[in-house]
Amino acid sequence: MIESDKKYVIGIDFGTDSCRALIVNVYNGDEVAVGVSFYSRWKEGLYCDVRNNQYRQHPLDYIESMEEAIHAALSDLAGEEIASICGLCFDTTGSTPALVDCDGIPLALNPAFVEDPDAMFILWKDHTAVHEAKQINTLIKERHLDYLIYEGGTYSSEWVWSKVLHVLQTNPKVGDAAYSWVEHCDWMTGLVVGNTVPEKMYRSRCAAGHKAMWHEQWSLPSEKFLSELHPKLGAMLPHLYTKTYTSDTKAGVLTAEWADKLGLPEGIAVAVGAIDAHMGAVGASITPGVLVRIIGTSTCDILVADKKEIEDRCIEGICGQVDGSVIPGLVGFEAGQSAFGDIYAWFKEVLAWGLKSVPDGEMKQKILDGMLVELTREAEAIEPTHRSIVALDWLNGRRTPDADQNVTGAIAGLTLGSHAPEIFRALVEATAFGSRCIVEHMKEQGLRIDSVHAIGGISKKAPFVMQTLADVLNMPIRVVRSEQTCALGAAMFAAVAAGIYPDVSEAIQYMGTDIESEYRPEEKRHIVYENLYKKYLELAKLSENIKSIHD
Ligand SMILES: Nc1ncnc2c1ncn2[C@@H]1O[C@H](COP(=O)(O)OP(=O)(O)O)[C@@H](O)[C@H]1O
Ligand SMILES: O=C(CO)[C@H](O)[C@H](O)COP(=O)(O)O
Repeated sequence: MIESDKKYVIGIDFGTDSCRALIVNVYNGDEVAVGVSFYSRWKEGLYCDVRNNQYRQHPLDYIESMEEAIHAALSDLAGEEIASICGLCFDTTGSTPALVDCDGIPLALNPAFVEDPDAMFILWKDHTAVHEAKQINTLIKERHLDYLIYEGGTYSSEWVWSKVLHVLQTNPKVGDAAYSWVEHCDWMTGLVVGNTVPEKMYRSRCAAGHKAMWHEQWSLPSEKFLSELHPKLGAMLPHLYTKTYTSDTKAGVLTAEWADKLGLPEGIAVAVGAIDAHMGAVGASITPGVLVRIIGTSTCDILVADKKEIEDRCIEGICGQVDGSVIPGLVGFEAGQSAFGDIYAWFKEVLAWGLKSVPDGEMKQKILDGMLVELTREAEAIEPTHRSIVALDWLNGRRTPDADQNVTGAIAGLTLGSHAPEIFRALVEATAFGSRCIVEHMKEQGLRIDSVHAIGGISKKAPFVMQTLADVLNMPIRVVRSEQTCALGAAMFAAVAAGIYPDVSEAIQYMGTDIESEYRPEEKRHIVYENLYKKYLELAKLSENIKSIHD
């Protein structure tokens, strides 16, 4: 393609903590501007209850951060450059659903529910619906239904039906007011194209297939099944959807109202949204055989494969296989760890407890800010041996293999001589062992993994973690250059929706980023890790047994 004129698209990535808006040149993938905005209510810890695994986000946080991030990005562009923006696409975390009224408005935007966490978006990592996930799994098993064959065999408390059922069962006031539900990625798209009516809005194939048990053979689960779980759940079905859309579809155009609020040109194409990790994989130029790992607070592991290669196989123990969830025309697979960087953040919090009575000030902040860096510096100097401390990374449950949010983490091999950097090193190794479990599980299930690409915050800011991962996996890990790979993937889909490219594979060809660095495994360490990995698996077994004692 010859650059005849400047043309830009905008990818908007809603992560766990912040919204990022990335403006990209459609002809060469140059990332010309970026804006970031942290969710203000979330930052203050509002509507969350960490001890009970409750994580909620207010829709106003999303709207305000979107406006701020886009305006920040646009402030680096000249007027004629802004006028050359021709497409937009969202990616968000998922499953992050909210209950809505008949106009598709999240109930928390209704003055009656403005402070009710159950009326807000229920963040992917909220595990308040563990009981409801169990109910769903039990009913599917009892009725011998097929709903989970493309979902890895287990329905998770991180997914939409568990979360909606939980609110219906525990908060009748919100439940009675609910007409339907939306995923975050679909609501953002519907909002800016002026189509949030639950029955009419465009629903993402990616979110529906991986999180809502949607499959083209049966659409969503039946009204009979849903009603058995809760009458209101069945009553919602007619207000949901039967059709889903891949992100190369144009969901509509930017309305005058939102063009004005966001400072973007009216009428530009808006693509159907998707889950962040899946768009990140596209931004990392995923092809069959390349495992893209999005490594941040948690991990998502994404693969794609040709339909002919998969045929009618159902892969067990992962977070689903969905036709077109990543690249239209290919089958997308998702797996992951429910906590990764969050485990390091937890350890930092544990150590910082001793500072709680110290008044806030420059010195205290310096210690807190430097904690992970200092732990890393000392941990890096420790050589692992077969007698090292071994930890288990299930501090936020287990996503893959075989989702189970009731399992817990563990640390074994502590002595009076164990010090903080040694424990930190064991936690880093535990996250790497958890990753190895996933890679081995995917391979055992017949999925091809020829190489590993890494994106996400940790791949950039934690070389020690990345080296440990390469040593444990005994595979090179290539770090993708873009700082905003999820937003870049969304921008690629925006370019397709705007008609610049016929499909996303061609968009990847012109807009793709390259590899900035590679971590190669060290043979000597890998041998030690082989031994420690076996201990990790033993610890995992023990933890499963302890869980069954508690159950
Ligand atoms: N120096 C560090 N070493 C290891 N982990 C780090 C370091 N700095 C931050 N982290 C971890 O990175 C995670 C944030 O990752 P990031 O990709 O930026 O966020 P998100 O997953 O929300 O997109 C946090 O969980 C934090 O504990
Ligand atoms: O579960 C997910 C996808 O299925 C989440 O979207 C994802 O793990 C969010 O992670 P991050 O905080 O790194 O954006």
